[in-house]
Amino acid sequence: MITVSHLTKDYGAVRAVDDLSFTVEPGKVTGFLGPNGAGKSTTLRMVLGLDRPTSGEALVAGRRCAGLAAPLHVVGALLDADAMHPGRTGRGHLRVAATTHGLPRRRVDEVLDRVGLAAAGQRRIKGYSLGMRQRLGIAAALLGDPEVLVFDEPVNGLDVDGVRWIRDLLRGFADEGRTVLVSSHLMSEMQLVADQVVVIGRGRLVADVSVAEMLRGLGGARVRVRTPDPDRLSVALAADADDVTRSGPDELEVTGLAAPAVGDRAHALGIAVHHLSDVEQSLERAYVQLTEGAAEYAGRTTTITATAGAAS
Ligand SMILES: Nc1ncnc2c1ncn2[C@@H]1O[C@H](COP(=O)(O)OP(=O)(O)OP(=O)(O)O)[C@@H](O)[C@H]1O
Repeated sequence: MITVSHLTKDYGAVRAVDDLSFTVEPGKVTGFLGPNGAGKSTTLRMVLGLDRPTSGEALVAGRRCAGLAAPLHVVGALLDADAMHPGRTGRGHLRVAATTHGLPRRRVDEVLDRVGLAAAGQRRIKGYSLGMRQRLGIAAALLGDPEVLVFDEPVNGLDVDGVRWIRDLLRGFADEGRTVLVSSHLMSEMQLVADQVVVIGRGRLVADVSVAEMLRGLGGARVRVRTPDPDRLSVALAADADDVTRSGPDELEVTGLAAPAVGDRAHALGIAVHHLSDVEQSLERAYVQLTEGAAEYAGRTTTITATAGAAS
């Protein structure tokens, strides 16, 4: 469990994190989302005890990480896969951390094996691909077998196989009952892997909701329809739909009416339909809606968190 309470960080006149409170539960993958500069990395650094809060606190498994003698037993983190000594071998890199934590050498081999680097452990890190460095970073996070894992943008720059591997790994950690917090810009990826999302904007909490709840917040069914007579169809649908918008010269997007209802309505009026499909509800769209709201309600974030089902 991670508990963030009224966490605030000022860099001079810049408030990077502003009275932020949320908890991250075990047994789930929690996505940590926010636009560039929202304060994600600063928050993660404070959670890990690498940066000191101006006020408030962050606890991992009930403890502050700063000053822990053997932090790898409490929390494992992947922050920057490039912050490794390129001249060392993968195994050598892990041995340094294992030694300072009093861990046996066999633990190094266990984690190398878990991340699929057993065969590459003797090679120097400068010869590793980005994907291999990410794997090594994750192996380092796992060394102390911690209950809590924190990953900052773990799929950045990875190919399709690497992304899928990370996804399965994160799910596996959550299924083992660990607490998994993972920051990402990739909404589509978060939709596939996260159970819960914590969204921040300008250092403040925007939402703390389950992915399912966030998608439900988008409202009812959404349908795309193409017709040579969008004006007439738009008028015909407007009475019953929640929203009808023009998404192209001959295209409408309709919210709140299912595809059969849209098709039937067009048929009844003799309006030709050239295409009719469901629009998949995406976390990305829910996120845009939510963060647009955050800008609109800047300074009133408690209103948004309350409607999103979270207390701030
Ligand atoms: N060491 C620092 N000194 C001064 N300002 C900083 C420092 N670190 C972060 N900031 C500022 O704090 C704010 C939050 O930055 P942070 O890196 O935490 O955001 P982020 O959400 O992780 O962004 P990104 O997705 O771009 O990594 C930004 O305005 C940034 O410029």
